Amino acid sequence: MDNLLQFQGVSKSYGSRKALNDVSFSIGPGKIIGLLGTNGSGKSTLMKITAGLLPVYSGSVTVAGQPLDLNTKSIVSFMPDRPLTESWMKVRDAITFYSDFYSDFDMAKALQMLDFMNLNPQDRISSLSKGMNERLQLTLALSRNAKLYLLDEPIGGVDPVARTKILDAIVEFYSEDSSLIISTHLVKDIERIFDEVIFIKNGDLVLHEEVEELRLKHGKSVDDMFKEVFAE
Ligand SMILES: Nc1ncnc2c1ncn2[C@@H]1O[C@H](COP(=O)(O)OP(=O)(O)OP(=O)(O)O)[C@@H](O)[C@H]1O
Repeated sequence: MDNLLQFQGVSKSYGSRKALNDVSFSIGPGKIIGLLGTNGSGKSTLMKITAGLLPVYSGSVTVAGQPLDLNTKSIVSFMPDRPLTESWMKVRDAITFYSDFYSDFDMAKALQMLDFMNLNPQDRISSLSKGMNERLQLTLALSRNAKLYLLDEPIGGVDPVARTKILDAIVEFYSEDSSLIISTHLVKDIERIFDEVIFIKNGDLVLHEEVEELRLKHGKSVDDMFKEVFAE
């Protein structure tokens, strides 16, 4: 399969505010893609459309060659920038909740990841710090055997030392025939794991390139390129 995700001429407005403007791109399987842009550039909107959470938009979106529907939802695992779990839950309740809800949830992988992330199943979610909560959300999202993972700002609240560990977990725990899209503005910390990057600025896709090619062609790191494109 060539295209795991394809956007063709996709636009999305919230009232009179345009969030995505005629966006077209496609990505193949087995890639880690950085979706990069400053605040309000349209990253979350793009992810929510792909996850099937924003049904009203113009243009065409396909996942694994299929228009968005319940089938595509079942192969897309989305980690939103705000937790989906309830604060009364303990960590183990969140795991059970996901396991009941998603038939592709891999319990053995979830338990292994909890351990790696130093998360205690007995802890209440309301007692977790922002960074620990992100570790939990990441564990939940990556423990599904999905085809496409969408991680919206997965390391914003994690301290710099733990970031390395979390990035290693992302690379280790995602299955390699699937693809992973990660939105972030922490470009420098995370660019080492990207195969491709997409820059999105005020709703316009301004660059989509393989990281190797970008470095060769422009003689710059992704972070330097990001600063240049998004300079205010
Ligand atoms: N529910 C909404 N109602 C109205 N406007 C919205 C809504 N959600 C997003 N927007 C607007 O759409 C634009 C794109 O927002 P989006 O959340 O997709 O950006 P983002 O790149 O994810 O930003 P951030 O990095 O700050 O999370 C912004 O101008 C935002 O204010």
